[in-house]
This record gives sequence, structure tokens and C-alpha cells, in this order.
Amino acid sequence: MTAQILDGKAVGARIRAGLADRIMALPFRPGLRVVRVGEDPASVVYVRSKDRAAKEAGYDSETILLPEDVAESTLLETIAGLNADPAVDGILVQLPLPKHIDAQKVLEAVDPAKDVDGFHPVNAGRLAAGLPGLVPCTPKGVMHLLAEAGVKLSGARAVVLGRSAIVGRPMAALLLAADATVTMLHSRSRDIAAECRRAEVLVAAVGRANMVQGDWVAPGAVVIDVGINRKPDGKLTGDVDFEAASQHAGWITPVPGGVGPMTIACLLENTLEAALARRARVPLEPNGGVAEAHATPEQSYGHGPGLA
Ligand SMILES: Nc1nc(=O)c2c([nH]1)NC[C@@H]1CN(c3ccc(C(=O)N[C@@H](CCC(=O)O)C(=O)O)cc3)C=[N+]21
Ligand SMILES: [Mg+2]
Repeated sequence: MTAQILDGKAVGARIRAGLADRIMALPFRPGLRVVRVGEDPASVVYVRSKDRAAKEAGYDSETILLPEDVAESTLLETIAGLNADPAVDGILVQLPLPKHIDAQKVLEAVDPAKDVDGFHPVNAGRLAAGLPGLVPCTPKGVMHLLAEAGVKLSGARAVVLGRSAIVGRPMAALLLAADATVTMLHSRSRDIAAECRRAEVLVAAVGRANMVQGDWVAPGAVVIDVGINRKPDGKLTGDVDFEAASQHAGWITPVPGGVGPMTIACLLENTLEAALARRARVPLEPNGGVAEAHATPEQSYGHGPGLA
């Protein structure tokens, strides 16, 4: 079997085009501010693509550049200014931050209503509790890709490899909200290969190049590769051995061209949602609306006795 490719570049472009249409019809332009500290080469590239995608879709986007040696207090003041600015709907502080800055303190300084990364503990907590809030872009993008592949998540065995705050944990919460049976694997897990082989949906988000081997993938499984590992030759590679896994999977995301472009599309989606919530009092949906996209009619007839 050779897997079908889940083309995140194409799906992301379609989502961005849809957002552009909606923004054209608005009486205001949603405002996005991306804060970049220093000149980390990857951050320079990523922030530039975020700004370009936002401007193309009609957002009022600006990048705020601070020097590598900026004082933490200056960064916190910058964020306070953006929190108070009514033209600003979304704030993103690009990670990683220099070592002398307490990144957690900075993320917690962002107004949760403008936290389009979904990294503030208020939004993380709301997601964990199944409450409306802003949802982290990468796992949200993965949910869009699963919908694109027509995956029925209700009751499906989903395995998330990696438990980071920005991908693994919110990914598991979204899959759970879509009624999947979720297993999380991490550095202390035993029998990782065997656990992966049980997955109907396998999401790899560990940051270890080609860790997931072909024979870890069940026949027909949906394989989502969140890894972005830089090879010595400068090229990107995922957490999955793509060539080998493609011989087993039903669907697979490439790297590049899979999850990465979806992250940017979902940043723009979150910025529009934040803008509508703030300015037009359009309530945020639980799970960013994406878990519900997988709901099937029979789900509303309820769960078995004693199971929620
Ligand atoms: N506050 C914050 N929010 C983030 O969302 C955030 C961050 N910090 N720090 C870094 C990571 C990484 N990230 C990516 C976004 C797009 C691509 C992307 O578009 N990748 C393309 C190609 C990129 C290339 O070729 O270098 C692809 O996979 O096809 C990748 C990675 C967002 N991040
Ligand atoms: Mg191999």
C-alpha cells in the first residue's frame, strides 16, 4: 500500500483564501502583532512567513523587533502596550526567547483574549476543561488535516507521541474532545513501537528525526508528522521515516508541506476568531470548533452508561 498525501500546503492555502474572503467583508481589519526577540535564523524565516500570510489575507499585521539583549521588563511593557491597544486582536511572541528571559512569565503576560498561540495557561486550561478559548495553532491545524482526510475520530484509537505544552498536550485534548480513544506516549513510555502499531491515527510530535519507523505504522493508519528537524544539509525532515511509513499508512503528511503551513493558516484563523470575539461579541467555540467538525449525528444520542 502507498499512502495518500495529506497536502497541508494546499489545505492551508485554501483556509487562508477563505479567511481573506471573510475579512474583505468586515468593517475592520483584524490586527496581528508578532513580537520577535533577536535574530534566531529560524525565527526570522517563520515570522516573515507569518507576516506575509497575514498581509496577503488582509490582516493589519506588524512585526515588532526587539534586540537579543532586551530587558525582560521592556518585553513585558511591550506586551502590556499591545494588550491595551484596541487595534490589536492577536499577539504572538515568537519562541524560543533568549535564555535571560523567563518565557513562561512572558506568555502569561499576554491577554488571554488576544493569545492567538493559545499558550496562556488560561487557554490551555480552558481547552483541557472542554471550554471555549483560543486553541494552539499546530494541533488545530492537525485537526483540519484529519477532517480533510475524512477521518472519523469517534471511537478511533489515536496515539500522540510527545507531551509538549504546545503540541502533544493540546493535541490529545482536541482528539479527546472529538471522542477518540487517546494514548499519550513520552520519554518514559514502555513499548513505544507496539503502542504506535495500535494507532488508527498516529501524531508524532517529539522532535527526533525519523524516529517513527515504517513497521510502527498499522496498515491504513493516518500518520501526522509534526516534527521539524533540520538535517546537516539544511533540509527539513520530520519525526517519521516518511518513505518507509508511506508503505503502510493510508494517509501521511510530508515534511515540509504538511503540518507547518497549517500552523500559519490556524494562526490567521485564531486572529479572526479573537477579533470577532472582542469586537463583534461572537463567542469562541470549544476546541476552536475543530473537534465538532468530526462529530457524527449518532454522537448526540449519548454515551454508554457511566462513561462520559
Ligand atoms: N510563539 C510561537 N508560535 C509558533 O507557532 C511557533 C513558534 N513560536 N516558534 C517556532 C514554531 C515553529 N513554527 C512553524 C510554523 C510554520 C512552519 C512552516 O510553514 N513550515 C513549512 C516550511 C518551512 C521551511 O521550509 O523552513 C513546511 O513545513 O512546509 C514551520 C514551523 C511555528 N512556531
Ligand atoms: Mg529508517
